[in-house]
Amino acid sequence: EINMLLMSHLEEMTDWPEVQLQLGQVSGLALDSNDNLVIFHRGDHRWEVSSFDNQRVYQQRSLGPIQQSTILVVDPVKGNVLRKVYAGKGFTDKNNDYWVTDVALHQVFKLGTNGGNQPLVVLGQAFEPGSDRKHFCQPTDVAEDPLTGNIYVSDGYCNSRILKFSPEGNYLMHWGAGSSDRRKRLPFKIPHSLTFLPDKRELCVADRENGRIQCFLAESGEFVKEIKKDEFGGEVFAVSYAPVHGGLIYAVNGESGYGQSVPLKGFVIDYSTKQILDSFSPDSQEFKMPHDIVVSNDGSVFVGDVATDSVIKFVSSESECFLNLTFKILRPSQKAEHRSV
Ligand SMILES: O=C(N[C@@H](O)C(=O)O)c1ccccc1
Repeated sequence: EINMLLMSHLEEMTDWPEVQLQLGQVSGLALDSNDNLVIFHRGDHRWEVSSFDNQRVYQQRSLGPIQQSTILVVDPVKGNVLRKVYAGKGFTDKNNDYWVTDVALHQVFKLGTNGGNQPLVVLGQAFEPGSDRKHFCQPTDVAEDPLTGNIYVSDGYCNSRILKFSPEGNYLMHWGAGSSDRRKRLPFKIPHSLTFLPDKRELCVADRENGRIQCFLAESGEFVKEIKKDEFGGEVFAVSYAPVHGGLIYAVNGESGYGQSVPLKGFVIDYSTKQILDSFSPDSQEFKMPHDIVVSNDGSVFVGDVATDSVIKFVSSESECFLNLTFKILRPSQKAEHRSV
């Protein structure tokens, strides 16, 4: 019996982008409804240890808002800039509005693409960290349920919870720290990245400092499963989902505060079996702090690295075949009945 695990392998597309992108710290990636790549970066602002005081209050207000356009819409094939918009890590919803997080403001915005400087929805209070229903503490990501339009916020670098809001931004519920339901008071340590699984009606979270991915029912916040691998080395920075082949989870790991314990890589994981099907890293440079990952409909994978101010594209090489041969070795006793003596 031969189980052949035919797996292609992701390789860096070294000549992408064809034109150098002017990027600051790349904090987030998304794909819009035309499968264009959306890059969220910080322009000339850099998040360093001195950017916040011990109460997580932003210390660089004197710098003012980022003046560069912080949202670039980029052609995924060549990498040329199609449009410039502006703000943190986030994603685009089906109408190509942009939901973004801003760690300095402790806020989450829905920005319309159809111009207008006023956000369509604002969550959180400007420059005020907090942990009630109206405050975040350095929110890290947002995700949308495409069916209901409900919004999920991972909160945050200095909170440990996931909040759920209506499309208009009304608080619905939250789980993790401070949840009213003891069973949902899960100990996240920097819920850092979200991805919605539309075919499974689940939300998966990169629980960064716990080095694990946890998935929950979108409706109730009920825990479904955890994916934790030695290969992650204790840190998972970002997670993304592709509803193909029964569901594939893409993730990038990261360095712990104590240095690098394992190689920094991207991973392709079978959602159902939790098996790592492929792992990948760039050839032309090292990952330093891979911070977000997205998968386009054609299977191309983009990783944004916040420490090298870069976005790296990976495409599937010709199918390498990882033969996973399992020959059944029948022991002599099992052959006895056939052996002619
Ligand atoms: O993790 C950090 N940052 C990244 O996630 C990011 O830049 O989004 C960070 C933490 C403490 C101080 C400075 C940076």
